[in-house]
Amino acid sequence: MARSFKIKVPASSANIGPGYDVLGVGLSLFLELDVTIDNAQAHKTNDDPNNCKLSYSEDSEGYATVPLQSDANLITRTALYVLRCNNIRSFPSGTKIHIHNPIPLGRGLGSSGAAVVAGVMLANEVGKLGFSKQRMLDFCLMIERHPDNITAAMMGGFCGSFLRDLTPQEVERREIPLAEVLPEPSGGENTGLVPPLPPTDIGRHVKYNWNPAIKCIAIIPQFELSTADSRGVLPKAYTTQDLVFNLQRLAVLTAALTMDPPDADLIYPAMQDRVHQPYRKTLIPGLTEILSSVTPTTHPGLLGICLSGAGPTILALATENFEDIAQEIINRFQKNKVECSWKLLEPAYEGSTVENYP
Ligand SMILES: Nc1ncnc2c1ncn2[C@@H]1O[C@H](COP(=O)(O)OP(=O)(O)O)[C@@H](O)[C@H]1O
Ligand SMILES: N[C@@H](CCOP(=O)(O)O)C(=O)O
Repeated sequence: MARSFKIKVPASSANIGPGYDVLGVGLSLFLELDVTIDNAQAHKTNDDPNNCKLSYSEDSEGYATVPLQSDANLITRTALYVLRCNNIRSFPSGTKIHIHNPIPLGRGLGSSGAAVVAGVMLANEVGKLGFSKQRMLDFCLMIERHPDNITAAMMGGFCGSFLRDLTPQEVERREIPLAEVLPEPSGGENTGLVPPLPPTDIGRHVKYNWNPAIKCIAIIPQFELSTADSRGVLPKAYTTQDLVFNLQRLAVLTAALTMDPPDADLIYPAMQDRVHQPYRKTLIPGLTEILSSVTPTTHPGLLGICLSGAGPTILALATENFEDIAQEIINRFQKNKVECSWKLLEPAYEGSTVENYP
């Protein structure tokens, strides 16, 4: 019998100022997978080595560039990794997946985190694996090895997360190179080996409250910055002064974003950062000046501003005056010859979901 279901995974903004690799908020912009499994249609999926026919809607981000072969596409490659860890070599025959992706790629809005979460959820459904979200996080964290986007995308809302200390044996299982976790695209060497199951509870998290009056303005430059490149410019060590600067703000910010009414005099300084933004300015034209171009005094309604994830998107938190705030930042980017679009978003409280169709 044929089966159809939809997987929805939110975009996310990670770091939120001082919370590098710790904080993340799921955002109301959803990667959607419409999945059908129909054995009677198996002949239509035969040209893929893993029984899976992939397509993207024409208005999807990355429509022209994302690979459609199941062992090359990040979503299905992730799903194949999870299936193979569980002794299932490929998708059920007759699997078709139609994807709608409004999350811009390589902009700091968690497109890869959403793709990885979607892939793990896809495997959980097609392989009937019955994993909890907490266990699915372990598989996600074998691929995207910082927990902030993944946790917000999977669990939803405003999350704080950390990676627990692993035993030496667990470290061995977790630190295997990515190339050995994700299956090689065909043409590459496919060893047929079963990858090791990830250690359990790698990632731990809490969900904070969020004052619903606080909206998220994303100002999105029209150039891509890969997260890997943006992590590459960060130093290996920090001064105590800079670490304490961030820790103090992190502790205050998580509570400040729950207060009603929100206090811009508290949130704005609590969103300052000395761990990642000062180094990433080399990759984002005008970043330092752009981040200081709007303040609660120049733009009432603004609460705080920071780089979203690894950038180049800017996240501004505000209760009103959204268009003016966005326009000011767009103008500043334009002076640096960077065009932008912007979106008004809010937290996606629910996180990723699966909806079965009758
Ligand atoms: N929906 C998707 N389908 C396929 N691949 C995706 C999708 N979303 C993201 N990716 C992959 O992830 C890459 C972007 O990841 P990354 O550099 O971490 O940026 P981001 O900040 O958007 O997560 C894309 O270039 C693409 O290879
Ligand atoms: N903490 C990470 C977050 C990366 O987020 P993305 O949305 O850019 O993938 C980092 O800052 O590197």
